[in-house]
Amino acid sequence: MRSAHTVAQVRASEADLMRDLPEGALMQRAAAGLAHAILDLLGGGYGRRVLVLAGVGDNAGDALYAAATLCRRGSAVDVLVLGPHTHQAGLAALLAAGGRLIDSVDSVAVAVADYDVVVDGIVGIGGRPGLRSEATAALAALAGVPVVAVDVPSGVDVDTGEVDGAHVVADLTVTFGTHKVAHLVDPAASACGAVHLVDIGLDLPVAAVEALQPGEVAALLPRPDGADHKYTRGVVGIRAGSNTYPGAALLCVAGASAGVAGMIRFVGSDAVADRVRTVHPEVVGPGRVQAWVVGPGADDGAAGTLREALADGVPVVVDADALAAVDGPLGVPAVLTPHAGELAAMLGVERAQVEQRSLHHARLAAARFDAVVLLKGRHTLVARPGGDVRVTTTGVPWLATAGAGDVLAGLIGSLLATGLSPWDAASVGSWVHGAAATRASAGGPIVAGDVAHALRGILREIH
Ligand SMILES: NC(=O)C1=CN([C@@H]2O[C@H](COP(=O)(O)OP(=O)(O)OC[C@H]3O[C@@H](n4cnc5c(N)ncnc54)[C@H](OP(=O)(O)O)[C@@H]3O)[C@@H](O)[C@H]2O)[C@@H](O)CC1
Ligand SMILES: [K+]
Repeated sequence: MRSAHTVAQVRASEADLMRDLPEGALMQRAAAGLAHAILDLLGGGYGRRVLVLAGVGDNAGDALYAAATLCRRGSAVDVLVLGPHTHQAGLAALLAAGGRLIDSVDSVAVAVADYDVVVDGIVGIGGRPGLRSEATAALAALAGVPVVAVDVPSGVDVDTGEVDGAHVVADLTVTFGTHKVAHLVDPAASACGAVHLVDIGLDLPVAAVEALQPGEVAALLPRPDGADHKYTRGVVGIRAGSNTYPGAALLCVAGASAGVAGMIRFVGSDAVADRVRTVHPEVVGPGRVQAWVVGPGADDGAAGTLREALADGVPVVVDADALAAVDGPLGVPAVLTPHAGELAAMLGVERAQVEQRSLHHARLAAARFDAVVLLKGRHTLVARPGGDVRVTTTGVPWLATAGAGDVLAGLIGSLLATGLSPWDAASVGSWVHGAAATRASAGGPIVAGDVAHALRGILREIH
């Protein structure tokens, strides 16, 4: 599991650990890991030019001690102090190793573009969102030079992933002890670049934000045994598509056809059902199900379709057009799968507010609707009542394509039908969907059907 802890949790664990360690030991561990990561990025230290941006706190201490190591490995290191002072012992170590203080980026004799890397030690977990003007000016002058952020890109809100004003955009973020929320939740996560975790020995509590890894997905995926038959494996019912949008029915059924459930029932107009069975001959008609998927391409019949599904009292996935019919708890275990615009409409706020504060709004909706809320995005969030959140880190930008959500709803419904909880079904489904998109894309464009086709291959490998 990739766990993201809050600043308060990190501070408490650090205090526990420091009771048994000599002063400064954790910073030395952090700085050693940071120096290795930078050397790795640069392919070595000799002859490289490095600029450290140093703020006033321990984040600068990490950067300065790491930079001293780079000096000893043959790098030429400049340091620009942003603020009234900086970490004194770290600065002394760097200067003793041969680093140079500079007054401003403009005063450097060499061209700014000659720097191989900028090390952002402006602020870490003690920082407030936003950057001060001297930091913004320095970063603007350094545009184009690769940036390694120490712990977090300075200026982002560490505990929420929100950004408010200027912030560093890093190519690599080297963090310590554990991931922070900002490494997983957008928009801050998209400012981190690659994230490298350095173990410094913290003993941490359970995290409220986490990201499933392949091993956990494999452990959660249902697996039939010899005693199973199609009904015991779970039957998923699909109420999707309409005469206006028949394709949504096909894609939703394609997602449900990944093979995790034992059978698929389709309920819709005869014309749409005929088209579904032409492509998926194994799909049968109305009857008992263990979970419903309602909403993709449902057009204006969505509210009625949702009512019919809820009457069965089984878990439900509510997607697309049916989301507008949700105005409170549904009375059954539920997964709601909005994108930012749909969630904004459900909560009566602007889309931009949801995009800027995605974690807050996903949690708010999970509490208000007493359901698991899957908020789609580059890093999809899956929130459950109580505040726990799983972040999906699989997927590619090409996945933002029409019909991909229909495939996802069908897949999650089939996982629900096997007996997975809404929380596990949504987060596992989202992970597999993203992995299938990455596989299908192979770096190029995809359509929703490609994602559906790739699902079984991912499931085969992950088992
Ligand atoms: N905890 C751990 O386990 C370990 C932590 N370690 C490291 O320590 C880091 C945390 O260090 P920290 O606590 O000294 O805070 P840090 O972020 O450097 O500076 C905060 C200071 O900056 C200021 N300031 C605030 N906002 C600002 C802004 N937007 N722009 C500019 N300035 C701003 C503000 O001071 P003020 O200006 O208000 O006087 C505030 O006091 C952590 O991220 C990690 O790198 C590792 O070494 C080992 C293990
Ligand atoms: K930083």
